[in-house]
Amino acid sequence: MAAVRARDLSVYYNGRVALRDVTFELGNSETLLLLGPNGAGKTTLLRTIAGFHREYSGELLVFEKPPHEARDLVSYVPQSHSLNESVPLTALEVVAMGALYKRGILHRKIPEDVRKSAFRALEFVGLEDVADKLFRNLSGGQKQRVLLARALISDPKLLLLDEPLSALDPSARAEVASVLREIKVKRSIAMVITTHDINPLLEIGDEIMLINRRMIAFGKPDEALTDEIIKSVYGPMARAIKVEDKLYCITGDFHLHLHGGRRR
Ligand SMILES: Nc1ncnc2c1ncn2[C@@H]1O[C@H](COP(=O)(O)OP(=O)(O)OP(=O)(O)O)[C@@H](O)[C@H]1O
Repeated sequence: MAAVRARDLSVYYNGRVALRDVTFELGNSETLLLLGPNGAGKTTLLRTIAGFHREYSGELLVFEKPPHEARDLVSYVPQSHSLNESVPLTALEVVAMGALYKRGILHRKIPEDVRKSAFRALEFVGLEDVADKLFRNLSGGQKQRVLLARALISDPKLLLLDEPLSALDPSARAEVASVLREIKVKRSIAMVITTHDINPLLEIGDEIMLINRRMIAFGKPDEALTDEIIKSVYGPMARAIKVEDKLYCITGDFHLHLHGGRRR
């Protein structure tokens, strides 16, 4: 069963098309890296798959159901987290919220089973030591890992991540990318990840999609990141260069670096 299946999908805001011609299928343990310039429609596509935005035409199925009926199987981590940091929540409490929201209740005291699951989720992202620290006092990389733990606690089959590496310094990016690799290897769930910085994520990308208000390309990295395609999205100065067995994509504002010879 495919995690996501889209055919001739177009997405609208108030009747105006924001994204069109999206056709792809994502297997249930595959990772899709979603690329495109600012305003291309990446967040729009992610929120539509999550079932939050329902103004679309064409076919869109998540585990063979309309997205809003598959929400229990999906966790979505938005680009900038919406936690109110003036509320003094610990890292463990933030993770526990992921389970309590799904149960539709917010307890004053966290039930013991949820506390244990939250701790295990924090262990998974390597942050059990900060379980009792205040979320707002954590570093940017730690916060992002806590949010990944919160997304994982409900045992989703599809994880949707909007720019999980943005606004992080290079070492924090590497930490978060390493957790994403762990998720891929150990959880074998489907993931859709939007990113401006593809370098740290290339290893886990089974499929690449380039969009710019419409789908430009979808396929294995070697197929989707060609010189012609990169130029059509990022302009004539952008290039894909192959040096020995490695592909480099230069897009002006950032570089894509693809390790060759690692495909299945
Ligand atoms: N709530 C909304 N109402 C109307 N138009 C919107 C809304 N959200 C996004 N759009 C429009 O849809 C288009 C795609 O926006 P979207 O945020 O999905 O792009 P993006 O690729 O995620 O951009 P960025 O990389 O800057 O985050 C843009 O033209 C944007 O202005």
